[in-house]
Amino acid sequence: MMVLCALRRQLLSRSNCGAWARLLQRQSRGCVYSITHGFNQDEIREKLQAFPGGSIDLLKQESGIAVLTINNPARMNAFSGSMMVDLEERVSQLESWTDCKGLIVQGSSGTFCSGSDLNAVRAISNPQDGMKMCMFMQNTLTRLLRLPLISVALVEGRALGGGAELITACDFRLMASGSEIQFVHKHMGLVPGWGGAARLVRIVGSQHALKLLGGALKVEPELGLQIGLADGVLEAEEDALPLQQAEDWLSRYTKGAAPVIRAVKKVVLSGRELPLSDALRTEKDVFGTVWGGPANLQALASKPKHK
Ligand SMILES: CCC(=O)SCCNC(=O)CCNC(=O)[C@H](O)C(C)(C)COP(=O)(O)OP(=O)(O)OC[C@H]1O[C@@H](n2cnc3c(N)ncnc32)[C@H](O)[C@@H]1OP(=O)(O)O
Repeated sequence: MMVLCALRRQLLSRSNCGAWARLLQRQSRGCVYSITHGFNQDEIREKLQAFPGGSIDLLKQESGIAVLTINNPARMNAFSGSMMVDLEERVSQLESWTDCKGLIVQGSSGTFCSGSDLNAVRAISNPQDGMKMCMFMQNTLTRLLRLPLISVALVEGRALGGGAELITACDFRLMASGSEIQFVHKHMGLVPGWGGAARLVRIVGSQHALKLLGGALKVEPELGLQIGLADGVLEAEEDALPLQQAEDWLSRYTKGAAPVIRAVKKVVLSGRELPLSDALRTEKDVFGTVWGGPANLQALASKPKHK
């Protein structure tokens, strides 16, 4: 708190209101690291941009469902530096899209993501740059997970390393038949650094997480379902592509008015992340945004029977 006050004084004394506004905005967006942690987002963005290749594409559909595609097929959708920057920008766009209810995260060309681009990793293998990249990706993936919408990772082919970490930043995971998730970090002399370990423990529990990370185990759909890493398995169908199947699966959670769906995510998120008293207060505040709202009044007028 003292550090924050000192920083506030420093920024205001320099009449640097722009920087202060950006800091506040970043904190309110739910970033883990800010200037107070010695994290300079603009500096690392510039560094990452020096490793180009591929893209992260966002499709915003009228239905309120967005599709985010990891697109670097020549490298099995590995994350180049510029794709990390792209992802941060796409998350910002999703934060601004207030009618969005759902998000599907997929890889292009039938595979999910092979983790960090090893060429970029080799070039920034010094500890300082590694830490900066790690903080940048933790911030982005934390913001992705905290989006007030319901997200699902559609895993086709392979999700390796950072690709496996990315799927833990979605609310749900669907595995296509024949797909594999593998935290290969141990084989690379690493542990997850994009927040994947912390999130994995919350999804599957510490026993399963220890096995998956300690053994760098391959998770196929059956094991995924068994340990709760996968929420569903998509069987190959002649008349429905995996993306369509994922949209159909997600629709049971995203059907209804956007403010209500977004409120659902907010109360679950606060229940998961906040101490009970804070979560209860947040729940009260979120409740206040839907009570007496259009969807609530419409439901009351229709005299529903929940059979
Ligand atoms: C955050 C920590 C991390 O994410 S560390 C990175 C962890 N990921 C890895 O180590 C993945 C290494 N790659 C592999 O194991 C294989 O390439 C996998 C993904 C299984 C695919 O095998 P396979 O189907 O035989 O294809 P392939 O090896 O011929 O690959 C096709 C081209 O893609 C490339 N590629 C693949 N993964 C990456 C990567 N992570 N970074 C950079 N390039 C990658 C391959 O090098 C290959 O390229 P090229 O055709 O030889 O030019």
